[in-house]
Amino acid sequence: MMLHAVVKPRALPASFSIVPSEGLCQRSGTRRLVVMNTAAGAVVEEGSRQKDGIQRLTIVQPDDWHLHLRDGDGLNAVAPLSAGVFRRAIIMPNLKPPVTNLSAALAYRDRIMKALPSNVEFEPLMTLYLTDVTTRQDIKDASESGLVKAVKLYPAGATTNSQAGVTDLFGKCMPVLEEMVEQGLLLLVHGEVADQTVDIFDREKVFIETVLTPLRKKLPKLKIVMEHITTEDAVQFVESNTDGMVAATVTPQHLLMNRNALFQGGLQPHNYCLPVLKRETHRRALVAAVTSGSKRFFLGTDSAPHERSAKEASCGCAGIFSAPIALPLYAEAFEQAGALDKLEGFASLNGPDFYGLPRNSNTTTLIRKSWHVPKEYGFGPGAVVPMWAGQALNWNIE
Ligand SMILES: NC(=O)N[C@@H](CC(=O)O)C(=O)O
Ligand SMILES: [Zn+2]
Ligand SMILES: [Zn+2]
Repeated sequence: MMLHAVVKPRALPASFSIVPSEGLCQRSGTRRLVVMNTAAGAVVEEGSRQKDGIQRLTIVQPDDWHLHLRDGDGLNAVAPLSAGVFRRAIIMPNLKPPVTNLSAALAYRDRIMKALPSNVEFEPLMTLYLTDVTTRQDIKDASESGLVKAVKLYPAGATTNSQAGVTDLFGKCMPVLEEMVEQGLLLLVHGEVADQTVDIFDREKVFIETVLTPLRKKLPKLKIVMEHITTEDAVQFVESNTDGMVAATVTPQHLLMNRNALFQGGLQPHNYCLPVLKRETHRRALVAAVTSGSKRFFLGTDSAPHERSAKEASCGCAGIFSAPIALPLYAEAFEQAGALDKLEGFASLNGPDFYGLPRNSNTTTLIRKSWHVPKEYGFGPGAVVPMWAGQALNWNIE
C-alpha cells in the first residue's frame, strides 16, 4: 500500500555529477554518482570505488531538534532508538505533569541518561514548558544550568499534553519572554492557534498572523523556532524573516505525505499528528524549502510515540513515531527531490548553527539498499506503530 504521494525525481542539481565509471563497473555498464560539497566530504558513489556496488552517503552525524521521549517504560524503549542515530536532541517537555522548571528538567534528564546503553554518546538538550505562571527566575535558573537550551510554547489545548500551556501569550508571558532574550534561550513554538472555531487546516496560518508576526515586532531579539511547519505560509514566514532570528523544523511525515494519507483506503490513525497533514501544494513547498539550501530549515522529527491502543481508538491521539527510521525517511524525501546533496545541511549543520552550538565531529553513513520498516516497535509492555510501517525504504543507516 503506497500512502505517500508519488513524486517523480527532478533533474539532478548542478552539484551532482554523473561520470562514467571505470573498472568493474565499466564492464557492467553502471555509472557512478558522486555527491560533492558536503562538510563530511560526503559521497554517494556507485561503481568502481565501492567494490560492492552500493551507493553510500556519508554526512556529519545528525541531531534531532524536536523529539518526544516520554517517560517511564516508554522512555526506556525509545530513548536508545534515538540515541542510536542522533548525537543530540531537543527534548520536548510535554510530559504529565509537564517539565516547567529546572529541577524537573534535570530530573528528566537523569531519567533519559539512565535509559541509554552505556556505550552510546547522546546529549539530551532540555527545554522548559512555558505556562501562564512561568517566572523570570525560572528562566534565569534554567539558562544558568547550561543544560536547558529553549522554552516551548504550547498554546493551551492545541496538541497532545498542552492543557497546561499558555492561554494568553501577550497578556501573561511578556516579562518571561524578555528574560529569555536576556538569557539567550530560544522560544520553540507549536505554531497553531487553539481556537476550535478556526478550521483545523488554517490554524498554522492564523497563528502566524495573530501571534508570530506581532511577537516579532514586540521582541525582535527573541530567537524563534517554528516547530514542525506544515504550510507554504510558514515557509514564507520563515523566509521573509531574514534577520537570522527565525528558523523552522520539518518532520519526515510532512515531507513525504499529504492529507490524503489520513484517509487512504480508510481512516489511518498512525498518520495522524498535529499540525495535521496538509494538501499537496503545502507538502511541495516544504520539500522546496528544505532542499533549497536555506540555513533556516532543519531536522526535527517530532517523533511522538503513542501506545498502539491509544492511536487505534474511537478517539485516537495525535503523534507519529519515527525516531529509528527518520533519517532514511528524510533521505527518501531528499532523493525524490533530486537533492541528496542538501540532506547534510538540513540534518546536521543548520540546527547547531542556529542554536549556536558546535557541529558534530563524527559521521554517519547511509546506504542505498531497499528494506522494510518494522510493523511495530516495543513500547513498555505494549507496542508503537512507526510511520511507514511495513513499507519499503530505499535508504538505511549502515
Ligand atoms: N505532534 C503531535 O501530534 N503530537 C505531539 C505533540 C506535538 O508535537 O504537538 C505529542 O506529544 O504526541
Ligand atoms: Zn507540536
Ligand atoms: Zn512535537
